[in-house]
Formats: sequence, structure tokens, C-alpha cells
Amino acid sequence: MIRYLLPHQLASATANPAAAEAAPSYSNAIADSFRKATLQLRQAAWLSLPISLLGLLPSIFLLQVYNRVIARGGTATLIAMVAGVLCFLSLEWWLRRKRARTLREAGAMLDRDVSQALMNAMLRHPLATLEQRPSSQWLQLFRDVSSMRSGMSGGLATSVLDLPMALLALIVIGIIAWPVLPVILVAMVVLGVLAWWWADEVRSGRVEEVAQARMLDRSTAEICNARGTLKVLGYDTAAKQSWQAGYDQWLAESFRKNGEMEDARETSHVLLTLFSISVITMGAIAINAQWMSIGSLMAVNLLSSKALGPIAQLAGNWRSMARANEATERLQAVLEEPLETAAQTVELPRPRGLFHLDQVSFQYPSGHASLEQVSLEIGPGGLHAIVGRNGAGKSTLAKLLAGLYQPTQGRIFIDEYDMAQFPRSDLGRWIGCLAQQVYWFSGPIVDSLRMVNPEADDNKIITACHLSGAHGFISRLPNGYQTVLGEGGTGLSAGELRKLALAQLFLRNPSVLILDEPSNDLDFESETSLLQTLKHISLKHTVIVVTHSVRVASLAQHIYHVRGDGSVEHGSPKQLLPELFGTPREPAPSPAETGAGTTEQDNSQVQELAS
Ligand SMILES: Nc1ncnc2c1ncn2[C@@H]1O[C@H](COP(=O)(O)OP(=O)(O)OP(=O)(O)O)[C@@H](O)[C@H]1O
Repeated sequence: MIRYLLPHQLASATANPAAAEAAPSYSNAIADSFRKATLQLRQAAWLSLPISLLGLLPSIFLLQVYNRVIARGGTATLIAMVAGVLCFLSLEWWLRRKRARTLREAGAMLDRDVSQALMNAMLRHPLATLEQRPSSQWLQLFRDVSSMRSGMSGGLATSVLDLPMALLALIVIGIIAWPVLPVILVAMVVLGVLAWWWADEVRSGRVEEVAQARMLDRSTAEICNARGTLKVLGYDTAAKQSWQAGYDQWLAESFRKNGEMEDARETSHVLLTLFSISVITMGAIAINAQWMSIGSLMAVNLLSSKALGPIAQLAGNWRSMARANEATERLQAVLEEPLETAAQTVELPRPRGLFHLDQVSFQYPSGHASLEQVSLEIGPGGLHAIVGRNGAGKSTLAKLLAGLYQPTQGRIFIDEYDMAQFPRSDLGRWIGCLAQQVYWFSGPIVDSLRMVNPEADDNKIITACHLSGAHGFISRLPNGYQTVLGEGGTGLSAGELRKLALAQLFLRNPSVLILDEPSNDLDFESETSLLQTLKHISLKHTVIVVTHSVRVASLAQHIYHVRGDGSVEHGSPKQLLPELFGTPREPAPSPAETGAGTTEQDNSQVQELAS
């Protein structure tokens, strides 16, 4: 964080030149935000000057009370001085509030800009890298923004801005009580050296307690996510033990660090008293030698706290500086990570749905190679099934076709366009996906459905739900489409959630539908109905289904067998199904399954949705 507070020339000299060269769009977000906040920071610094001057007032008042009021019995002077001091105190109060508000504004601006950049960057990260970082880590990054903000607008900023007051107090001490100046200077050096010695976290660039807390957060989040599973398994000992070990480590570190901080605080407290006694002792000697007055000694006592206070406070605020600094570095590193392709000025027009894979290889960031040199054509139109054993790479292929993963080698075309040139948000308008795991946002059902197509009227929503088979159970709910679901769709069964997710997919009316095991969790009747719908949709759209079901696969016109050795075998169901499923080909599907028996109503619903 410190480098962003330096003057621009210095800051740009210390910035990472390699990162600046790569310059993805959010990598400058923090620097830009600090630049925007410079105006407020400058204003706060300017306000600190009169505040520092006014801070000297009580000691000057004390000096005058001793020299003019007590010595000469001037009551009228006292009244005038009290009135004057009250006026200046009101002014100081106003200035302090204004400075605090200015710092708060700077902090809020920084928070808003960096949080927005982080959210945008997260949503623009490629899926493959998103999958590497669990949600608890993203949550911690959003918390880092708050640490950065409090470093900018909290006690740390105020104690830095109060440093000029220490200088002014020194000057005044030099004028009114020079014999005690060496004592104050020694005190400042001692406190400064101790403060730096205690600032080990700033020097090492790592707050160990924060690092432990982050690990603990991660394991707590994982156990919270798996709470249902742990209950089902009835075996939570291992999870509890690993959490307890992390917790103990964090507690030990926190206990140690808090002990160090308490030592620092208590030592500072005792040292301040010791310096005060030294000032009085030195002052008494100077008064006896008639080098200064009693009034000067009283005033210097107050002034010494103004001179030493900001340095002592700075020592207490090292941690928040170290935290803010570390948080900023972490955020900067994430904001510099490569993002998916930026939106094009020319959008992808509605494709016919012809995929062409040219020598495509894909390797996960972990190094696992899933596909190697695969060349294929899929579509346009028709029902296509991707089959293969567990872990063979079916979902990986589906994600590549959806533009969710980028090939590590080779190219994928949709119609004549290389998909690499379009961001997922652009591809997503035409390539709809149903993931293996369905996540449903909390809130009324109808709102979540409309989220994917804000223009969809009630009629379209109901039609999509009819097609997915969701309309039946939604209309039986007491609040129908207005039923409020909990986080992740709590309140509905897995099959019902899948039907809702299918309705969302149909609502977008994409030209390509990629469904990863769509019939999972569906009963026989619902599966039959879904197959009819898909078969019908595939007359005009490209429908690609990842499946383990021989029933689904036997309906497809093309089978793509992901072998698990990096290759993909293409053939008709007649050629591949007996070999793959170890059975003679299923009897010819019933008219209902082929869609030949699709009712007029179903046909018109598909047409209606497409219109
Ligand atoms: N995010 C990831 N990082 C690293 N490896 C991964 C990741 N996701 C999947 N894999 C690995 O890639 C391989 C293919 O995974 P994929 O999900 O495509 O399999 P699948 O054929 O769909 O399996 P299933 O039938 O069990 O769903 C697996 O060996 C898996 O371990």
C-alpha cells in the first residue's frame, strides 16, 4: 500500500514493470483509486497544519496563565484568554471532523473502486483458474479491501498526519524551554527506535496471525459447506481434528502476538511516564538555575505529550499498516492475473451451431492432460451424445465446446468463427449450458428464472417451465412462482432444481445447448419428457448431451466416445453403443422417445419459446 501513497514518479518507479506490461484491465485499479483519492489525502494533510498549530494552544494557554494571570492576578486577562481558547477549540473540533470525514471519503472511494474491480475481475477470470481458488479465498480477498481501507482512513492515517504536530511542539519547546529539549529529543529517538523494532511484521511484509487466520477461515468454510455431508456420514472426527489443529495454531500465534503488543503498549506507557519525570527533573534544575520559568515547565509537560504522542501512536498502528500493506499486495497480485478475452466490438452473430475442433489439446493448470490433438466436427443441429468412463474428460470437452475452457493447443470454431476471440459472456448468449452441479440463487423462483433473460414475459417463463417439466411442481407450491427459495435452492429436491435449471436454459433460447448429465436426479417419466423435448429442439438447434445413460445415448444421431487417453472416437449409436455399453443396441426407441409422438402442444411450446 505504501508505494501507492508515494509521489507519482516514485510510485511508478517502484511498480512491477512486468505486470504493467501485461496490463490486464484491472491491474491498475488500485493505483488509479489511490490517484483519485490523492485529492482527499492532500486536503487532509493541509487540514492537519492548522490542527497541529491549534494543538499547541493548551500549552500556550497554560504558560500565559502562569506568567500573566497567577503572577499578576489578571482576572480580566484570564476571562479573555478562556473565551479565546474556547473559540479556537471549536475551530479545532470543526477542522478535526472535516479531516476525519475527508479521510473517510477517501477510504470509501478506495473501497468501492477496488471492490468493484475485484468483483469484475473475479467474474472475468477463466473458469479453469476460478476452479483453482475456493470461494473462501475470494471472500478473504473482499475482506482484504476493508483492511486496505482502514489502513487509509483509520488511526494509522491520523497518527501519520499528526506527525507535523510533533515537529511544531519541538520548535515551541526549543523556544520556551530549551534546557529540556535534549530530553525530549532523546525520548523521541528511543520511542522511534522501539517502534521500528516492534514493527517486525512491517519489515517482514507478513502478518503471521493473518496468515493463520486465513488458513483457519478456509478450513471453517470447508466444514460449513460440508456440514450436511458430515452429518450424513456420521463421521466428523477427522474434519474436527484438522480444524482444531488450525484453530490451535492461530490461537497460539494470536496469543503470542497480542502478548508482544501488550508488552509494547505497557513499555511505551512506562517510558512516557519516565520521560515526563525526566522533563520535570531537568525543568526543575533549569528553573533553579533561572534558565526557564515554572510556567514554561508546565507548558512543556503538555507539549511533550504532543511531541511524543504521534510517535507512540504510530508504534500501536504498525499492525494495521502491515495488514493493509499485505492485503494490498495480495489484491494487486489477483488483479494482475490474466482474464478471459475482453468483449469484442463485433459481437458473435447467432450461429448455426457447427463446431469444428482443430487439433485441440487441453491441460489443467495442475498439469493433468485431458484431451490431446482432437479433431472433430459436431452439428449443425442434431442430438449428440458425449460418452465415456468416469474421469475420461467428457465434462472437459463439454466445457471447451461451451467456451468455458480455452484449449491449451489447437482451435475451436463455431461456424466460421474462432471461439477464442469471444468472451464467455458473448458466447453464452448462443451457447447455453447445464452444469453437472446445479446452483440456485436464493429468492423468488420467478426472479431467478428472469435473471437469465430479463425481457422474458410471464408467458415465456411458464412455457420454459412446461418444457423442462418444472411447471407441474411450481404450480403446486402455495406461493407458486413467487415461492422464495433458500441459498443454493434449499426447499426443493435435486430433481426439481435440475428442472428449474433446464427452464433457465430454455428461456435463453440459445442455438446450442450443452447439457452435462441432464437426466441425473430425474424420474423415468421426467426423463422421457425431457428426451422428447431435447429431440424436438435438436431439429433446429445443436444439442450436445454428456451422459452415462444408454437410453439417452441411443436417441442421439452421433456418439462421441471420450476414451480417457486424450482421444475421442466418433461414430453412430449403431456402431458404438454395443461396444460401449456391453449390450446389443437398445430396441428402437419408442415414438415418444424419438419425438415422433411429440404432442402438438409440445411443438407449439418450443416454437413459442424460440419466437
Ligand atoms: N479443475 C480441475 N483441475 C484439475 N484436474 C481436473 C479438474 N477437473 C477435472 N479434472 C481431471 O480431469 C479429468 C477429466 O475430468 P472430467 O470432469 O472431464 O471427467 P468426466 O469424464 O466428465 O467424468 P465423470 O463421468 O465422472 O463426470 C479427471 O481425471 C479429473 O480428475
